[in-house]
Amino acid sequence: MTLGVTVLGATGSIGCSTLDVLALHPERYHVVALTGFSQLDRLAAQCVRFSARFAVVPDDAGARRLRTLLAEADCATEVLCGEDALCRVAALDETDVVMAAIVGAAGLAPSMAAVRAGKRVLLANKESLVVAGALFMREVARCGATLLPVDSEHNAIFQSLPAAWSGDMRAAGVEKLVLTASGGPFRTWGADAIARATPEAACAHPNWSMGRKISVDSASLMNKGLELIEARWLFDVPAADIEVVVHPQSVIHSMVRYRDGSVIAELGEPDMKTPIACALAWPERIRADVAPLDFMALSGLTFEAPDLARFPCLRLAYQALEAGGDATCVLNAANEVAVAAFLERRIPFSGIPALIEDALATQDLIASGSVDALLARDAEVRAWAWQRIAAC
Ligand SMILES: NC(=O)C1=CN([C@@H]2O[C@H](COP(=O)(O)OP(=O)(O)OC[C@H]3O[C@@H](n4cnc5c(N)ncnc54)[C@H](OP(=O)(O)O)[C@@H]3O)[C@@H](O)[C@H]2O)C=CC1
Ligand SMILES: CC(=O)[C@@H](O)[C@H](O)COP(=O)(O)O
Ligand SMILES: [Mn+2]
Repeated sequence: MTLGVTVLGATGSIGCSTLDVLALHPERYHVVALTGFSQLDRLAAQCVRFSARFAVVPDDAGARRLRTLLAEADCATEVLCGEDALCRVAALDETDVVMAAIVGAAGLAPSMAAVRAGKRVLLANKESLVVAGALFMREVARCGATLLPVDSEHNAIFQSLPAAWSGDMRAAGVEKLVLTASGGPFRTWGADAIARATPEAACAHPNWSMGRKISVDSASLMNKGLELIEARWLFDVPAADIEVVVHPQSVIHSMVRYRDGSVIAELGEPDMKTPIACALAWPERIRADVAPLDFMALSGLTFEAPDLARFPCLRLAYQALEAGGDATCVLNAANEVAVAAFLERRIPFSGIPALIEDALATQDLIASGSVDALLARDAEVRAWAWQRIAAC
């Protein structure tokens, strides 16, 4: 019997890597559903290759186009559309495992649907926890879902913590979680050059090949800010007990400091197929077709403190986590709009932290009590942010 897998965001960087890993293990997994947004040719090819039972696209026009492509390939995949369909394929009876790899807050509702259906959820979509961390983790516990971190740092910490981690640092002898950051493509740049950086430069990550939004987040260090918030909720550890260390080689993917002075880390090549395979099969270990780490080829492992003056986004993430309420939802919405506007060349790179700082200073941070209320908050902040950009 093979396990049924739904891949949310199949056409993206994580989605494609997930399918590469699944293809190595046909005796363990079969694809139930694949979802895409704009890359419909790629989605059609994936449906054919993996004989997907369902495919989901955003709207009717996309569904018509995908059906035509599938008919040409004589492929029987059933095409659905809209957000309800994303939630439906995340919760299907025949789906055992859900890879949550949609980018941004758009991933929250389908990730939550998978959690509420008690699935094994492989979480790449860090924004789910940034927008709705407390509610999300409460639902994981209430619905008996199994949540496995895919984000490389959190997967490394997951592997470095005791197996029966409950969030009780004292009982486990854990002193600190240590998130490593590459520092991004602007690590050595001066503030003026960073302020004028182009989208091409921001998307040229030194170590990882990723989607454009997360690449810009890495360049601004907002990715580390989002990961700080993600770690706070995933591992139930206060922000004060989470350190960020810049490690430009991205060989150590993150670490845990223990009371007795031990530091346990996970190391490897910077290839997301490793954490994806780890989360898919845990506690078993399966092949990921990742090159073995060649210690002799490493020039060295170096470490620096993050520079919060040149990279204010990380400071803003600490500030939002400290503020509580809806502050991290506001931070995320403002960041998503700012990154999109930067990629469209409507604002400079320095406009990203400026917009987020403005959002945190002016928007309502009172806590919303439900996912729907948080998504309404998210929509309000986005509307405000686009108006703010248009007015400049
Ligand atoms: N890439 C990486 O190495 C890592 C990524 N992550 C996280 O994983 C998530 C995915 O990242 P990544 O794969 O790089 O991103 P990509 O941009 O490469 O892929 C995003 C996926 O989401 C789909 N999508 C985009 N917008 C929507 C929407 N509004 N509704 C539904 N689907 C949508 C895209 O469809 P289409 O392409 O068809 O338009 C695509 O399938 C992010 O949350 C990121 O932070 C975490 C760690 C590492
Ligand atoms: C691969 C992964 O998990 C990314 O989040 C990556 O870590 C980005 O690197 P930095 O944000 O450290 O530059
Ligand atoms: Mn990461």
